[in-house]
Amino acid sequence: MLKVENLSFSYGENPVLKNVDFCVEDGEFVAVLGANGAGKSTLFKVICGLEKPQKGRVLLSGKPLGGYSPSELAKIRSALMQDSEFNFESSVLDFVLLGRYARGGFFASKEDIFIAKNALSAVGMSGFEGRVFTRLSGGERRRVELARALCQIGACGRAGTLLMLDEPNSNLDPKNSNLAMSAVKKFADAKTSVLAILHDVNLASQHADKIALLRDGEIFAFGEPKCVLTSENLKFAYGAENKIFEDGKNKYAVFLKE
Ligand SMILES: Nc1ncnc2c1ncn2[C@@H]1O[C@H](COP(=O)(O)OP(=O)(O)OP(=O)(O)O)[C@@H](O)[C@H]1O
Repeated sequence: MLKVENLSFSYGENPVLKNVDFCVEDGEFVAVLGANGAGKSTLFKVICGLEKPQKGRVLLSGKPLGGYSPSELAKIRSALMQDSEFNFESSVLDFVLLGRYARGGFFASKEDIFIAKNALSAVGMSGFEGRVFTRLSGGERRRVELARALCQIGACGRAGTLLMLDEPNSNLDPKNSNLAMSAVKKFADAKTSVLAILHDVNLASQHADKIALLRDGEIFAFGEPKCVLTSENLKFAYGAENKIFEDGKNKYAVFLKE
C-alpha cells in the first residue's frame, strides 16, 4: 500500500502541494486528475523521491520510501515519467529489458525476455521487438515505455509493488489508450498499487477504482469515479462548464465550449 501523509511542497516561495494526504491500497488503481498547473507532476516527483517535500512523508508497505535501498526500490516500484529522454539506438526489446536491470544487470534471462515480450503484447506492441526504439512513432514509443514500466514489476502485479504513471496515455489514440489502461488495470487486479496522472476524465472513469481531484495543490475530492465525477467538482477542478452522462455503468463528462 502507498500512503501519502500530509505532503507539502514549494518551489522557492511558491507553494505547489498543500497537505496532500491519501492512500492507494494494494490492488487499487487511483487516477489523479486536475487542470494544468494543479501540481500533479510535482506530486508525482515528490512521491518518486525526485523532489524533497518540506513537510510530510511517503510510505510503501508501511516503510518510508527513503528507507529502501535503490536496488530494493527498483524491484518493487516502477515509474513512467511524463517525458522520456532516452535517445540511444536500442532495440525495442532491449529497451523494455531495461526494466529488469535491477534483477540481473545487463544479462537478461529467458524469464526476463518472456516477461518483456509479454509486456509488449499487453500494450499491443508484439512484433516490434527488433525495431529501433528512437525510430518509432510517438504513440508506439509511449506504449513501449509503458511496457518497460510493467516489465519492471514482473509478469503480473503483486501486493507490495507500486506502479507510478505520469500521463501514460500521451500520444495514444483512443483504442490504444483503452488497451494501455486495461494492461495497467490487470496489474492492479493482481494487487499492485497503481497511481496514474491522467488528463482524460472518461478514461479515468472507466478504468480507475478511485479518482483524486487536485486543484491548486490540494486534493478536494477523492473516491470512486461515480461519486467524484460530478459537474460541480469538474467545474471546480477545471473551471469549465460541463455535462455528465451515465450509461448505467460509468459516468462520462463532456466539456462545453465557452
Ligand atoms: N521546476 C519548477 N520550478 C518552479 N516552478 C515549477 C517547477 N515545476 C513546476 N512548477 C510550477 O508548479 C506548478 C505545478 O506544476 P506541475 O508541473 O506540478 O503541474 P501539473 O498539474 O502537472 O500540470 P500539467 O497538467 O500542465 O502537466 C505550476 O505552477 C508550475 O509552473
